[in-house]
Amino acid sequence: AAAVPGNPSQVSGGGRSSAGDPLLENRSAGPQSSTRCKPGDRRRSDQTTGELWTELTGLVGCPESEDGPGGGAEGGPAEVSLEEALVRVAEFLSVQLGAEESFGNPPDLSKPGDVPPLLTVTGQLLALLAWIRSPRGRQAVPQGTQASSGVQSPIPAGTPSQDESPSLSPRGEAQGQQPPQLEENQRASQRLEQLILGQLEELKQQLELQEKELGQLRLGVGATDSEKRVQYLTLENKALKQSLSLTRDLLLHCGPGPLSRAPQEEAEALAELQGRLQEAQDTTEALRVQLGAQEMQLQGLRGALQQLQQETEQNCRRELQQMHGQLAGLRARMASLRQGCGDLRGLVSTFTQSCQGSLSEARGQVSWALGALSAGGAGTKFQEAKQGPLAGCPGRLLELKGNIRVLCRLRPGTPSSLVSLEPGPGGTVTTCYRGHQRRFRLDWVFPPHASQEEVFRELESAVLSCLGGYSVCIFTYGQTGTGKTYSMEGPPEDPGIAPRALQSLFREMGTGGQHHVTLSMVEIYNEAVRDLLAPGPPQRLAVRQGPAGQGGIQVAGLTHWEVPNLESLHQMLSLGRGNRATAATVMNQHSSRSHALVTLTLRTASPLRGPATSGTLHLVDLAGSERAWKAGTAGTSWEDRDGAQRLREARTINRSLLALGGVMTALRARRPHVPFRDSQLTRLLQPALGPGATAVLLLQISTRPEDLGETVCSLKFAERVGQVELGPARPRRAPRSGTPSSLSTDTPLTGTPCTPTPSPGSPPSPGLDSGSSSALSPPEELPS
Ligand SMILES: Nc1ncnc2c1ncn2[C@@H]1O[C@H](COP(=O)(O)OP(=O)(O)OP(=O)(O)O)[C@@H](O)[C@H]1O
Repeated sequence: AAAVPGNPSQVSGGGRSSAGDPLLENRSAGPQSSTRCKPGDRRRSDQTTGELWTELTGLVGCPESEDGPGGGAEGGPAEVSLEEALVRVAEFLSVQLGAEESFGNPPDLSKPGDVPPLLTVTGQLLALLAWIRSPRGRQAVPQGTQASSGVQSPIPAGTPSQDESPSLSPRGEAQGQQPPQLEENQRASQRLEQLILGQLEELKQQLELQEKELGQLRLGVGATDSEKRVQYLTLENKALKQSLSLTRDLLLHCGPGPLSRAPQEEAEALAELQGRLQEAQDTTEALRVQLGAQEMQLQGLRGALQQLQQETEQNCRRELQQMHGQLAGLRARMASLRQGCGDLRGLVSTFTQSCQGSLSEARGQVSWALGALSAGGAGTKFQEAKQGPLAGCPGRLLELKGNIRVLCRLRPGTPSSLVSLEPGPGGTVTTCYRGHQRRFRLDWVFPPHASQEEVFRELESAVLSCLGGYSVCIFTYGQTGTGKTYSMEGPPEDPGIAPRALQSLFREMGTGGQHHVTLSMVEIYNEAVRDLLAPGPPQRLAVRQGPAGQGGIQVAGLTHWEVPNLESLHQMLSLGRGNRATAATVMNQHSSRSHALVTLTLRTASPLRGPATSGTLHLVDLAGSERAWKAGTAGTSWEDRDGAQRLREARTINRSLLALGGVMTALRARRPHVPFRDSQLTRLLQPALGPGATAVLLLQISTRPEDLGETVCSLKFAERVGQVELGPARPRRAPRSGTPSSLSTDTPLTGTPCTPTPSPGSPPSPGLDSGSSSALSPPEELPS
């Protein structure tokens, strides 16, 4: 139970109660117990701190007497030994410590920083007492304390010897008990020595621990923990230093003389330890500074890393955007290259076709010149020379004008400020629809007051080119009620394109040469192809692709009428027109509910004008595009059969016109696939819109404000058509034999062979089997 200075955990056992301390107990039982200030005053455990303090202060000036307790001068202070005084002080401190603990929270002795200084001092006192009772202590203390007068004035180091100073204990008792006392002192001395050695060992261990801690700090243990640890070690070092300082002071104070060698060594060791501690503290401080610097460096590195990450991220994003932009640019470039490639292909194709056409024409002219020469006679030559190029002229003119042309005719009516125009060739129509102004340029714009003759004059050259073997298609397109039929057919008193064209053709044919004219007329009603000139009621005909290698399409059972003269032709047209499906709608009292196609095949043979040619003229009167509600069909219930019929018609008409728009778009874009098969109309028009053909679109528009939407749509369609290129127009030679051409210039459409010419005024015989080749005579073979 010996207290260990500097180790509060060990001191605490003795500090809490002195009852268990053998040294204190020995004090009352041993010979020293007789040297009391108050003899026989045995210590009671229930003594208070106040009583102990009073008792302790009573020792002041109490001299040590050889007569034992109470043997001092009467009235004067009693004598007391240093040992006794120290015992009292230790007792007082112990009780004081206990009192403090009972008032407050007991200190956590596992934490060196929490060890109260009182406890440390108590431990130091107990250690001193143990040393005093040791043989060396007993040798030293009497010598050191003899000159002292009690505890009041401690004896400094190097005080006079034992003989010169009064002894703290009776000499007789000390001499009488010398042998056992000496032995006991030696043991105590050894214990004290071991004690101090243990303390030193412990200090060393603590120092090693600190060094380990410092090592860990050097290895970069967390900054916060390290700081705490440093603080803790600093406090512990301070406590240890205080403890050692106290011990050294006591030892130096109480144990001077020749036997003070051990304390000196201890002091040296202590100094050394202090030096080490100082060194460790310096190292710790240096490490702390280093740690701070490293932390700052780390912080800086973190900031730099973050900045680097942000920069990298931004760079990546920027590069990605650039890549996207480049990719988009490349895509656009690729698309434009593709388009350019398509344009080039088209140009090459156009050039090739143009060359072929020119070559063919040159051959014809050479052939004609040779024929003229062989016929002999200057007068004849002159006459034929005058007639020769007739058929070629309109064709050449047509080629110069372009193989697809768009003309626009405005229906007469109330003028509107929303539609304005610049009439004439290359004229424009400007619309203002829903706040957007748009200008459409067309090949020719006819004002509302333009006459039928004016319109036809612009088309006449194209019509006459058929006599030179060209394939020409004239079709009227526009909203319902805008005058398509009026322009194409016209009233008897003011005929339209078709009658004037036929008249012009027959007039031209009448000038000379051999001509063979056949006529066919079909309508497409609700996607059904019907022969308008068939004997008997119109029947639905099948449209199919022609044999491989011949191209084109075929309409099985279609009748082709031979037309001997203009009068017969008019009769036949009138007959076909009468068979056409019309109905009254809100927009038009005689609205055409079908598309009508009139095909005139003109085979010409003249030995003086070159090889025989086979031209075709298609006159197409399209049904009007219409909105269902405008056509008076919207909201029609199914009970109203007529209304339902109009609705169905309107749908199929619009669908087929949409298909025609798709074909035009594909032709304009020079797509490899043109959707001719999307409707019966486009199937039948395929030959008329094929390479080498000539097409003229007559667009009919209304100027009424309520029709403005339809007008803009129609103009957009016309604009698309105007951008289509069909390749250069070229004439076609007549086939040596076979059926007459119909709807197709490259491959004749093999329908029903031509019938005998019906007598003027009489419709085709109902009993005539149009599908039977025996009932119809094949056309005459023309000389090439
Ligand atoms: N330029 C014009 N001069 C005089 N009258 C015209 C003119 N254009 C059209 N009309 C008249 O307008 C009416 C409708 O014309 P038309 O039947 O030709 O139109 P449409 O476009 O063929 O109609 P739908 O598509 O319904 O058949 C007719 O009565 C016609 O006489």
